[in-house]
Amino acid sequence: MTCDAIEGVRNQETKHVEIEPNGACETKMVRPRLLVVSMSLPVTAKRTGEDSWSFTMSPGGLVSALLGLKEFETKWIGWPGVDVHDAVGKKALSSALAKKGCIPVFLEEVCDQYYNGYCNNILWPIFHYLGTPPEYRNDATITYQSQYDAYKKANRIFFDVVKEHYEEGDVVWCHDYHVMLLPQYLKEYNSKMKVGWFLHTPFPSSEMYKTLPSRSDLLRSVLTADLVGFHTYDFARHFVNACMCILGVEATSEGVVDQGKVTRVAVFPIGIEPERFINTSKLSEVIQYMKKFKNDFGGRKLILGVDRLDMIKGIPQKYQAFEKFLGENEDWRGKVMLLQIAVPTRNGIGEYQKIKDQCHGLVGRINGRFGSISSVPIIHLDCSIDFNQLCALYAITDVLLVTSLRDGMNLVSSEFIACQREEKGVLILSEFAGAGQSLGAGALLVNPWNIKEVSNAIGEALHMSPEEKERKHKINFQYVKTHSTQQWADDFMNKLNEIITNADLGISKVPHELPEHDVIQQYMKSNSRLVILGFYGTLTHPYKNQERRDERMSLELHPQLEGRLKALCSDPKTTVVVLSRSEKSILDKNFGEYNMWLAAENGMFLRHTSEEWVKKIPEHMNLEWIDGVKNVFKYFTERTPGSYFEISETSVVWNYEYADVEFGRIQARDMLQHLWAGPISNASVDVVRGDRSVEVHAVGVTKGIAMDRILGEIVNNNSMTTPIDYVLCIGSFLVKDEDVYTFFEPGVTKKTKPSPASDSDSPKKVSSTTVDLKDESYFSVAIGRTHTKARYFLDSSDDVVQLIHKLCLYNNV
Ligand SMILES: O=P(O)(O)OC[C@H]1O[C@H](O[C@H]2O[C@H](CO)[C@@H](O)[C@H](O)[C@H]2O)[C@H](O)[C@@H](O)[C@@H]1O
Ligand SMILES: O=c1ccn([C@@H]2O[C@H](COP(=O)(O)OP(=O)(O)O)[C@@H](O)[C@H]2O)c(=O)[nH]1
Repeated sequence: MTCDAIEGVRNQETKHVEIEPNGACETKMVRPRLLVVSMSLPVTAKRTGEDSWSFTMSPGGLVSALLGLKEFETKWIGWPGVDVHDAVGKKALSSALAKKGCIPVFLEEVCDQYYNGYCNNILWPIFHYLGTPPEYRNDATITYQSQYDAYKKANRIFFDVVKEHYEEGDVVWCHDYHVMLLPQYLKEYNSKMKVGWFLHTPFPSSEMYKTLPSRSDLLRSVLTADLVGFHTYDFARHFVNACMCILGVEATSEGVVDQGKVTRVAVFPIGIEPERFINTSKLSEVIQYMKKFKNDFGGRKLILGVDRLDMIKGIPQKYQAFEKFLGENEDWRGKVMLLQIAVPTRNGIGEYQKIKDQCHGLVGRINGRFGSISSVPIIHLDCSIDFNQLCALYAITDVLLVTSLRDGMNLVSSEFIACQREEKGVLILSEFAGAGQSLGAGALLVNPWNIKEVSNAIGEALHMSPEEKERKHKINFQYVKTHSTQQWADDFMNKLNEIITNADLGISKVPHELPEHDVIQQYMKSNSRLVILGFYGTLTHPYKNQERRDERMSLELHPQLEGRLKALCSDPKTTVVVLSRSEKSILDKNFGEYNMWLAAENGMFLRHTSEEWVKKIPEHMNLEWIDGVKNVFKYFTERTPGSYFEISETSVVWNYEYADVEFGRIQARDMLQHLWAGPISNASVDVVRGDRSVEVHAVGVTKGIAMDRILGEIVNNNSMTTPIDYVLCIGSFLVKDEDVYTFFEPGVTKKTKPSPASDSDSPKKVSSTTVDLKDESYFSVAIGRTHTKARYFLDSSDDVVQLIHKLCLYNNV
């Protein structure tokens, strides 16, 4: 959750003073207007005349959840549940909806192919691990393509409506798998729009997701949003993993980095509006219902199920478990009943008809088997039910049975908990519902596929002592009360605002094109300069991707570098360090002849070229995992033509830039699974998935962390006699190494620690030489990326070599 963000963003609310009619001043907090975009509006429209409409509440958790957004000025954009073809009808519907804060999206002829087709027959089953339905296997290309075209068209229609109603400063919050292309359309139209995307369903493991033909387009679009949210960490992890495997982007602790652009990915478990349920269950009408239902049920214990009649809800599994329970517990027959509210949904899809028939068949069988003239064990209702009746049912329920095979969250569980009164019921909850992570502690968690386990859980719930029920209820009630829909929306919006504010602040500071004139001027003025250079992409041949040949060209030094770099290194006032993740022998081979410092393996080994290598590995570092990782890398290298791996004392890097990159990505994904399952499962390592590489290294091996040790060694070595008053740090570094750019910020005096004797064999002179760096003499430069912590950027190693040349030229070296 993102509670830490809340305070910061509350401060961003604008103060707005209003004069009341009586002259009193009131200060109000004005929040950005919120445009909620979802497939369905909270109400479904029904035409009652040429220009008149009536409305009923749309079913499903998304609607229930978003109705709880009270503290935002919200406009809701979505489909009204009907097709309207005439102008009179559209106008009348639009104005009736406007009074409810809703804006209709008319999907017309694309609706069926879009909603029943691509959304609910392709994305929905894939996202819920059901796979593509069989009918696509016969004429897959035609059906799939036309439905995807409809999806694109529908997303365009949503975009047009948002565009029409968007006002500067609005936040556009896109909901669910129906509008995955919308973030991209919005950002292409206006890159400053604040766009969030939240998925209410599970995001499947990349193994399942990758079966989707349009997998890359959808991911790329979602990544254009400023913030991407999920109900659980599992879903977020699967999403990040899919982005890494399919798009080859880099993952960080905050989200996904694509070409330097960071998309934040975070977890926001949705809640309900607890007060609505608590208060409703106290209403006299509801209490009347409770009495009536209890009477109707004739003193039998009540097991309740409330689900849309959807394959993912596991209703047949629920029936089978109940059948087993009755079969094995004769004494409970006639004393317990299962009431299933099976809310109709997506009737236009064949699979939904089938599940209905299947349920009816099972109910018939079980009722035939265990029913009597006076009662049947299962009441199955194909309808939705009135809210007050629903709350009454929740309140008198002994066991709520949730057997979802997969479920984004499952709000029914929370609603049940909120409605409990004196005698507490028991929640049996599928471990495959997102709610399992939040309410598991106060529930009996089950695997719905294990009929025996569910049947046993029913028995356990029915026999549970009042004290245990009370204890479990208390845990969950506390959670439900404090994790409301409003809280959920606040968290999401606050995080989104925080991201945008930080990005706005960032834009003014980073990165500018390198001011060459200043770099040279300050260089000439200074007396003790430190020049830190990366290797790959900084000093190597600037081949473009498409020019890559079958050999390791990027390992070649830039053709014009040699003389220029030698000149720079020969300047007595300049200390040059090449800081690379490469191992010692590669740096030796390329830079052994220069008068400079070499920091291999991200600073784990250091030497001045006139001296021997010094080991800078912290003593406690555990490196036992290396052999296991090496074996896995070897296996994949043999099976991925063109790939290679480099092994050093603290890291192993597998690189597939010269392999078929698509294949390389697939292999990288499998490789990571092998690694996590085996050699690194218990090791203290960082795994970095680069654009075309996988690197495993000991924790804490970043260039920024190494800088401290490097500086200490250089200073102790006495090669610098005066404080460093100029730093130029240029590299094409991974995101995790960008800490090196901030090492010398904000340009104040740094005192270096003498290196501990255990770090090296060479004797140490304890020196306290300092860095005395003015802000204008510090230049951190990223190559080829504009989203960076560096102050400046350069395009390629050509620019680096040119710059080195000019530094020497103007300085007469
Ligand atoms: O509008 P429908 O196509 O009939 O479907 C109803 C909704 O079903 C899905 O709900 C999900 O959202 C809930 C709240 O986050 C969550 O608890 C549940 O697990 C999900 O299944 C769907 O994601 C919505 O878009 C639909 O409106
Ligand atoms: O007749 C009914 C019974 C229930 N619900 C509501 O439908 C939602 C179901 O949400 P959940 O997250 O459990 O699953 P979803 O249907 O969204 O997959 C809950 O808020 C229920 O109160 C409904 O709209 N009509």
